[in-house]
Amino acid sequence: MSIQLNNITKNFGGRTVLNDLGLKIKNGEFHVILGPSGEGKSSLLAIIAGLLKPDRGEIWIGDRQINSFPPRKRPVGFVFQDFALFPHLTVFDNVAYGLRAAGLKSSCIKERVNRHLHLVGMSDHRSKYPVTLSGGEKQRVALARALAIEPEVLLLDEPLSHLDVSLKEQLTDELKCIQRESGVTTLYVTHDKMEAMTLANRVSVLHRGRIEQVEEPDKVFYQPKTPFVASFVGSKNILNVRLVDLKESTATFDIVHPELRERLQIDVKRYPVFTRKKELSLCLHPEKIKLCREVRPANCFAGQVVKVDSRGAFFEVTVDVSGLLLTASIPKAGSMELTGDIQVCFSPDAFHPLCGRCHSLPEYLRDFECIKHVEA
Ligand SMILES: Nc1ncnc2c1ncn2[C@@H]1O[C@H](COP(=O)(O)OP(=O)(O)OP(=O)(O)O)[C@@H](O)[C@H]1O
Repeated sequence: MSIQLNNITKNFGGRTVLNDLGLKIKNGEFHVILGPSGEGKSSLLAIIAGLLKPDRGEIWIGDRQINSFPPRKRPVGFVFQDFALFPHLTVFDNVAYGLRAAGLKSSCIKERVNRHLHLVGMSDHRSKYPVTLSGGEKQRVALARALAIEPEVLLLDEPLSHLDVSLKEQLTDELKCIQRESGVTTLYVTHDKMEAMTLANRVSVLHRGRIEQVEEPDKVFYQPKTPFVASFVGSKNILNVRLVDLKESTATFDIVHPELRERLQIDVKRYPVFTRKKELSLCLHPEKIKLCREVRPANCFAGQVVKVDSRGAFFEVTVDVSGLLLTASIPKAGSMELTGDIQVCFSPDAFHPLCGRCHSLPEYLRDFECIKHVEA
């Protein structure tokens, strides 16, 4: 079933945590909400599950508005951050719990519990108590319990956050397979970018109570739309620029930085939005930067190499350009010596623009206006 959230607003003690939030999740989708700690991710899941009442807004599952449904009548399965298994019940009874509460016949309960324990690879542990299980096993049982009620929607609240790295990787893969097999519409919240990247069909980035970008993981990570999304997903080379000259095909910008006097030239045929904006933020793609010794006429800054990290077939090279750190991704094969003074060069199409106000910027840029804001 699809999920639709309209204008969801939630305040705690005068602080607005969710602010007129809207989101549509497609039937069968694995959707990840990504955001920093304390941004309201768990609150949003609790609102969908009926454990928390929104101050305003509508929750739809398929064609039913479920605001007035009590939690037990909502067609959702919930896996909590700490799994919340009942310690006094065996694995079998934990998974059977919701089915008994729903009044199913014991033959039906047995079949469903066994089927879901098999799905998560826990058939051999059915008689154990939670205290005897590892973190990964508890997570599987919690998942089986949520799926056994055959919910229309599965809600997962950072279910892998307490697990070690290798187990997390293994369970991430398993979770993806289980979701695909069951076909249940899944909403998963996390602050972990790698989980979002690995699991999601689409990712929503939550910031200041609203969704700032909803797209496939590749788009969110490689074409972030706002300065917040860019900095949260770890984009390198976010520049703030001010238009100084506009010709038919090229716009020239100053970089807003206390020490940097260099100018950028950008291909405006490729980015017509630039022609209407005086000030904006943009990303300079690390893989489109070239490092060389000779000075080129445009888009070429003098700097010093300060760090070289090995990243598979590439070096990630950090260059200090008058106090601005730029990161270049340079293929290892045939790379020059990456030390000392160097020229950082890029073509006029090496950028993509960001929109929104630049909250995550240093003090001297606080009042800087970016595309969306200027447009409004
Ligand atoms: N019942 C409550 N009463 C008061 N404040 C609350 C309540 N529940 C949550 N909050 C506050 O709302 C904010 C959002 O909390 P929430 O747990 O939804 O965030 P989150 O994004 O899930 O964080 P995390 O990733 O750390 O779990 C936090 O500042 C939290 O302290």
